[in-house]
Amino acid sequence: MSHIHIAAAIITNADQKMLLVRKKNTQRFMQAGGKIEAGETPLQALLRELDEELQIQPDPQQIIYHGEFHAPAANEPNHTVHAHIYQLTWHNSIHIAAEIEEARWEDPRQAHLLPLAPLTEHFILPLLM
Ligand SMILES: Nc1nc2c([nH]c(=O)n2[C@@H]2O[C@H](COP(=O)(O)OP(=O)(O)OP(=O)(O)O)[C@@H](O)[C@H]2O)c(=O)[nH]1
Repeated sequence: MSHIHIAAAIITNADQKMLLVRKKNTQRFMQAGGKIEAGETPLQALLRELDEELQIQPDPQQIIYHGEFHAPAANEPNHTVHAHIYQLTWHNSIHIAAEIEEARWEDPRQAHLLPLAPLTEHFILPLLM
């Protein structure tokens, strides 16, 4: 079993909705974020990915760290994702990059109706209930 190390974010807006993204050519919705590159801290990786994927630059001082969670990877068979999970609120607009097929603000109580990455289904949604 191989491991994928990522940093990802629970992003909520003023309506208490959470941002879920679906990447190009994939089915499941998940948290914005991505792989931690060599030499990066998890927080640096998160800030880079949020800038790349959503063109947002949140204040690091306003970002909460929840810890590291492990789950089956959504898109890579026989891989486990090791995810550093952060949380922030974002009240401004987002501009999704080409690698994101769809981004939606979703009520956490309704999110289970979507096809979700295991990490989001089993760890993120319970954090928000
Ligand atoms: N970003 C993100 N990835 C997740 C989550 N849950 C989960 O299983 N993953 C898995 O982790 C993988 C991370 O790959 P990625 O494609 O987001 O990473 P990246 O932006 O650095 O892309 P890259 O492939 O160009 O290096 C996803 O393909 C997916 O299978 C999640 O909530 N957020």
